[in-house]
Amino acid sequence: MRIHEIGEFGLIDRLTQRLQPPDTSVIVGIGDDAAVTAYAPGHHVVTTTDMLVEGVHFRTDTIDDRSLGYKSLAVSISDIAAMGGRPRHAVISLALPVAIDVERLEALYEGVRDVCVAYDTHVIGGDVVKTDGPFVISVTLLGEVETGRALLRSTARPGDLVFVTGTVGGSAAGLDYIEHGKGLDVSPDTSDHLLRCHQRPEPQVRAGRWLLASGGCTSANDVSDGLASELNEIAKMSGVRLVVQAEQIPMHHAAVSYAKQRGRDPLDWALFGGEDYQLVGTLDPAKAGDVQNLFAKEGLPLTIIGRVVEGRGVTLAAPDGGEREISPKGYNHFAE
Ligand SMILES: Nc1ncnc2c1ncn2[C@@H]1O[C@H](COP(=O)(O)OP(=O)(O)OP(=O)(O)O)[C@@H](O)[C@H]1O
Ligand SMILES: Cc1ncc(C[n+]2csc(CCOP(=O)(O)O)c2C)c(N)n1
Ligand SMILES: [Mg+2]
Ligand SMILES: [Mg+2]
Ligand SMILES: [Mg+2]
Repeated sequence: MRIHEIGEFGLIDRLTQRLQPPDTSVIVGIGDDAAVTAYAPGHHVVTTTDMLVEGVHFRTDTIDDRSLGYKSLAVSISDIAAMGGRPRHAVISLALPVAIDVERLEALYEGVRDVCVAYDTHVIGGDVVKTDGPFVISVTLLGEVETGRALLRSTARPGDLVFVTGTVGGSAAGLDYIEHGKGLDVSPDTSDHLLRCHQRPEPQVRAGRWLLASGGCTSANDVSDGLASELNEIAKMSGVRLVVQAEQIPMHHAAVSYAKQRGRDPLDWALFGGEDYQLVGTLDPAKAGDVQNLFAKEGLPLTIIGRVVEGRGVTLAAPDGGEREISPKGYNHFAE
């Protein structure tokens, strides 16, 4: 069905019908000039916004519409997670080419509902406009964090240990698989994992909450542009140098085995690929053991990959003792 058959308001009705009912934090939800929301006492509001543009962040052959809906919010939930917060309310704006099928947008909103249910988040509004350009999805997400407790990029200190949650490189491996992997003999387990990493990333809200609660996390960032870029952000904003051991960087065996089939180094995907939406940051060395025990007890993977020293920049250390500078190369929208 074409959008002109139901009009702007018909479309909004059809899409918002797919969402979960609001909770008591939504005082005024979808339907009025603006939404009114309540946040828990003793908390600050955490706000983040990101756009996804067809041709830049996705194509119809790289992701299905329902996963795209899921991922559109997941990338913003990840930013709230990196602040140690809880996601609460989302605003979604769509710039729509007139020829786009309503059924595609309905599927997109099923994915939005899936991720909202999984992360206890409510869509409280949005906007729809037509465009002669590409399909654009813009998401603004509001969350909450205990007053004065947000995890920052700017507070790592010499002596701290560097950690990363989960595994990295899987999303870039997944995109490579979609674009180049079809003729290769890849096991279903491997392709399932790689596709999931790229199409259905799971933002690390629980990890962020435990990092905050532990009192041992001295800085955090989420991995959108690649580990190299995110580590450099922490180094720059904290005025320190991070020294990372290459062989400690956690990569899933699916990404490692697929890289071998492609004749690629999986470390390049981990460092420069991006869209992993894991958390990277630093721990107070006196509390790092407790944080590791806590994460083990909660079944949340966390790996120590390096340490913080005086200076500026990021060093990648190899097992043979060799060291090289890792520039903030990664996904950069305006790189040459
Ligand atoms: N057009 C803009 N106007 C004002 N601030 C901006 C603009 N674009 C980005 N920023 C701000 O710059 C900072 C860094 O943004 P950036 O988008 O690099 O971080 P991120 O969202 O964590 O990364 P990514 O977009 O790769 O997921 C954020 O505080 C962001 O709000
Ligand atoms: C079709 C297609 N081509 C390339 C990519 C890879 N990609 C796009 S944006 C980005 C960084 C995160 O975005 P941002 O910095 O805007 O948050 C990455 C790694 C993709 N996902 N789909
Ligand atoms: Mg951003
Ligand atoms: Mg971020
Ligand atoms: Mg980016």
